[in-house]
Amino acid sequence: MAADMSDSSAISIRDLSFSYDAQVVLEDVNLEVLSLDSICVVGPNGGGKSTLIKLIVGLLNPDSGEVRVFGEKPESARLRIGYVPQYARYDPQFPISVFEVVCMGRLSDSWIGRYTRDDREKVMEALSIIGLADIADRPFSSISGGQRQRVLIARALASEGDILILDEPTANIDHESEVQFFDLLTELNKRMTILMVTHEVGFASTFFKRIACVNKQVVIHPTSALTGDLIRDMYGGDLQIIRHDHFCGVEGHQHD
Ligand SMILES: Nc1ncnc2c1ncn2[C@@H]1O[C@H](COP(=O)(O)OP(=O)(O)OP(=O)(O)O)[C@@H](O)[C@H]1O
Repeated sequence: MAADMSDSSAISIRDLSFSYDAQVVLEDVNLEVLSLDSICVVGPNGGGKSTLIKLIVGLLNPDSGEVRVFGEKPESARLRIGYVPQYARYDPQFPISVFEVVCMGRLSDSWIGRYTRDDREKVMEALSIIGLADIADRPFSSISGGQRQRVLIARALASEGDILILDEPTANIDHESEVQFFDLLTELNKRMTILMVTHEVGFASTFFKRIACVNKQVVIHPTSALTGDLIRDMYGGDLQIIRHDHFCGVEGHQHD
């Protein structure tokens, strides 16, 4: 489905709260993400970033409040979201090729057990975009950590979603691969809304328009509006410094 390129809402979260058993992880969360926005999601360990992402993709349900993705419940909008989880659950010994991993992005509710020619074309297209078409037949277990990460992004691309959500995708890749990775994200952001969890705000903020700070609550800022000191004060010392050398949107930050 093609993305609506106007200022339409891609993700809308209203008065959301979520607990694991008795532990309140997110409370009174409100978040509005517009189509073609790019947001980095930061915050201390255990602050609720991955939980927030799982609520957006419909893997968890809120205790109260609501999540809407293009105006629909997350489970109805699942095919519009490409999701790269924090840990890819692949047994390294499992004999699966790069091509087959990306094919999983074509699974849908109507999948009947084999891939169509269209599926295969979309898979090769996604692998070409991330520059790994030439290793399509290699076993997934035999490629590097950075290549695996890109293959998982190709899987998300093959699903042809309008939103790309990545949970700490650069944790295992070197700086050079990270530069290439952000070039790729810049290209994808022309047609996809991007949300990415990261602990490396310094370099990342050159790409993202806005930053969402998650620590039980969610506060959103233009990336240019924060200083490293402020981040450290609010969220502890586990974040790197944000750069201030590019223009961001008009939404100001909303702390007391
Ligand atoms: N399945 C679960 N059952 C119970 N508690 C959980 C579960 N998953 C996460 N938690 C707890 O919820 C809190 C938020 O976890 P979450 O993974 O969302 O944080 P995070 O901000 O992504 O952390 P990190 O930066 O360490 O990845 C933590 O205290 C965590 O221990």
